[in-house]
Amino acid sequence: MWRVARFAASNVRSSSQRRFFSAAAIPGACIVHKRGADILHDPWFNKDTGFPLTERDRLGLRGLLPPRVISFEQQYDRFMESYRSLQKNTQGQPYSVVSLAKWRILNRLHDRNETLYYRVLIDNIKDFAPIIYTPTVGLVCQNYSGLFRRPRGMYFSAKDKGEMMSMIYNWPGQQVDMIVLTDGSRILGLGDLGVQGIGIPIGKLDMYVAAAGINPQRILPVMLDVGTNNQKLLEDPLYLGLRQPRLEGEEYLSIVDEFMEAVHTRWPKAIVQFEDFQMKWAFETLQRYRKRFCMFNDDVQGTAGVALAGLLGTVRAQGRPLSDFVNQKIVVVGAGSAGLGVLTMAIQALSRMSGNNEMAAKNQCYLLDKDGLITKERKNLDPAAAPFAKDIKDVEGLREGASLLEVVKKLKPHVLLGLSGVGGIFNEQVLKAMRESDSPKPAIFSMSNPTMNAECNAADAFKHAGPNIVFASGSPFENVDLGNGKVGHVNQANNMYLFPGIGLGTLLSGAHVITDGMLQAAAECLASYMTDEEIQKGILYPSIDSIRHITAEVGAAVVQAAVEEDLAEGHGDVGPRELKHMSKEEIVAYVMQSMWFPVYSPLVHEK
Ligand SMILES: NC(=O)C1=CN([C@@H]2O[C@H](COP(=O)(O)OP(=O)(O)OC[C@H]3O[C@@H](n4cnc5c(N)ncnc54)[C@H](O)[C@@H]3O)[C@@H](O)[C@H]2O)C=CC1
Ligand SMILES: CC(=O)C(=O)O
Ligand SMILES: [Mg+2]
Repeated sequence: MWRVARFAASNVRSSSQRRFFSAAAIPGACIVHKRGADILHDPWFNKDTGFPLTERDRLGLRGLLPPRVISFEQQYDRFMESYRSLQKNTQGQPYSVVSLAKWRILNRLHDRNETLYYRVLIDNIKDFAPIIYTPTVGLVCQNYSGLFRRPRGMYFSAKDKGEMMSMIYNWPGQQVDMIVLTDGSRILGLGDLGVQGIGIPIGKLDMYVAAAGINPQRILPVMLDVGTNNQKLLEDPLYLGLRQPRLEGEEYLSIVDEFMEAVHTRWPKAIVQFEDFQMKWAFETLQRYRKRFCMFNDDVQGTAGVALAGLLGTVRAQGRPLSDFVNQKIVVVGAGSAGLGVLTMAIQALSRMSGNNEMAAKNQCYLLDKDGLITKERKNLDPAAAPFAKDIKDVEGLREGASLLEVVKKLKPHVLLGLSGVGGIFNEQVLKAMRESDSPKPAIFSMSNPTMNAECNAADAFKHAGPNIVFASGSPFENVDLGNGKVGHVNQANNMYLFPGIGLGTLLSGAHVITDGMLQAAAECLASYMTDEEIQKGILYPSIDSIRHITAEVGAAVVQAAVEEDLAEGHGDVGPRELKHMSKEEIVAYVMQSMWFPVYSPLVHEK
């Protein structure tokens, strides 16, 4: 039988490290090519006051630190104590002041000591995800040029054309597994933030470390700065990006092409996650690269899987069999990269369930954008939205461009799902109209980020649409007290439940591309994760506290799909043959064991 134990040392990644074991016989040791103060200033290796005396001697640190050695646990407690004092001292201050102060204290730790940073992040993910991820990351991006102290990740700009192949070698890490790339053109629901959008790849990769246990020495956040069309930023003297309008057309694509080639040359196995690209480039780049490189678009494909899992959950919440999904009327508000991605995947699932009847599947879905209901009558219909445009004769009583309220009143949908980026458009009238839904448990998914851009908040949803709804939002909200001991459960329908598992599963499978089958396996895994009891309570997604566990399951599902599609080439010591012979449980265990966990490793200097 295949044994998991052989991967016990999988926190140790590089072959040079493995070579070292036999030479120096220090188990779990990590080789560092620096000495003295250089180590203290390197957050990958720094342990602050935690360096043991023997290591201080070995690494030339003696005298550079106060004499007392503080344990990791003491350092951890000390940080948490400072964090709690900050919380106390900022009580009552405006949201932006408090959340930026929390982000700063975490960011300072990130810049100083990554091991401690990731440990506090992992252990307190429920409290810290809203700071390093949505919603606070949105505020950080908006204020990035002012908040900037130290660079993180890499910045490739239009001015670097022709240089990227050499620039990529400026990155100090020998191996990179996971890259999150943005061009800053559609940051959450906040629009074009230019170079300031780098906060998103940083936040997403923090989630990769926390949820998927990707080694932080092997991640790379990247900003492709091709200019910005945000006038306010262009006029801001402190703006840190290129002060020029965005490149378009072939000029734009040639920059992305050059970057992808450079990455592929240095790290042929690195996975590139495209994030927060405006719709036209999200689709274009996905089509252009998905068969050539190991990449996916999180907003299109990750979001779709999370939404689909939620939609299937709402069918179960109604006490109906999954096959009843084909009878659900679904209204999607927002015809951008996320909304169209969700519809595409939902329709694929619906047509599979209705015996490949794509027509019947499409009939169940309705799409609105800023100009209302999208029908074939629409002038200048966007080709990407065209497959979902309604025939006017199929929407009796509704017209081209019908308003959201008209649509909800007329159709009485089972599901109202917002990916518009526009805060508050599920207003009181719209929510009250959802009381007439044909579903006994209407679903309201207010998925836009950050919080201010959510189509509605949780309290309003339960207040106006009634206590029976199933509610999910892209950014976190508190559960709602419905009185009489009842709780309106708030789910976080965010692609964070899938992208870490998609990335990790792809990495461990060694697949060179990410197929629809692998993405579908990830979504199905998430959909089946919750028990009937939880679903009955309106709980559609696991608690973020168990994000490592769900990520292991999703990652394993992705590995399995890659094996089934004959794409798995393996990773490290585990080849395709071994993967093929593992049971599902063994793959889950393998994925779990492959996750990096923050502990101080003994450091050994080597020139
Ligand atoms: N919860 C999650 O996991 C995710 C959430 N999102 C959120 O979804 C939002 C949209 O993202 P993308 O699709 O990439 O943006 P996008 O810019 O490509 O698309 C936005 C769409 O909303 C439509 N829209 C604008 N105003 C509208 C209105 N008043 N009524 C109806 N539709 C309106 C636009 O016409 C466009 O079709 C963002 O806020 C983003 O943060 C995106 C990905 C994942
Ligand atoms: C969550 C996410 O990817 C977005 O809002 O764009
Ligand atoms: Mg995104």
